[in-house]
Amino acid sequence: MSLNSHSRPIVDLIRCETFSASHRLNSEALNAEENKEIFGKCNNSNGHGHNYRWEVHLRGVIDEKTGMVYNLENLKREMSAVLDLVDHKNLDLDVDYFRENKMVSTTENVAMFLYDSLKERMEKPDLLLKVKVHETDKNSFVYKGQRMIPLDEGGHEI
Ligand SMILES: Nc1nc2c(c(=O)[nH]1)N=C([C@H](O)[C@H](O)COP(=O)(O)OP(=O)(O)OP(=O)(O)O)CN2
Ligand SMILES: [Zn+2]
Repeated sequence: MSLNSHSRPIVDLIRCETFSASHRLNSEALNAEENKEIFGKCNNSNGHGHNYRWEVHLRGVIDEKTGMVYNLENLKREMSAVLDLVDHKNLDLDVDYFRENKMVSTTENVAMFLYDSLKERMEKPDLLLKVKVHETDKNSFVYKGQRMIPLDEGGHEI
């Protein structure tokens, strides 16, 4: 194996936390019938809850002095500040982002919210690679901060 003496090892750091939250899948862009048809039991007016599992993946070079990609004490504190926003909350009513923007509390949107909320609190935000949110044992969602600009049929930005 040939190693450039200036090359630095790149390592992924992954931390997991859990939180409990309730929600109801309902879109203001759909009528009651459409909501029922699309979201089924998840549209029931009494709502339901999940024990979400949240994975945070960082990627970076090992710091020569500390031997760390990122100080876990910092990551714990930053993730904890985000968890305070969602743990034991009703996502639709208690979380400003979902309530004010009328966002449907799908786990796709939860993953995006957790990613953005963590990134803006991180000491080195460029190291955030992706978040993964497990809604149930069967369903999980990954967000890497990627976005697509929607185009009309002529290829122009909408
Ligand atoms: N694309 C998405 N679809 C659905 C989401 C979502 O976030 N994104 N969420 C839900 C519900 O919130 C729901 O709670 C999922 O529950 P359920 O269907 O019971 O979960 P499982 O798939 O794990 O269980 P099954 O017993 O296999 O149905 C729905 N859709
Ligand atoms: Zn649900």
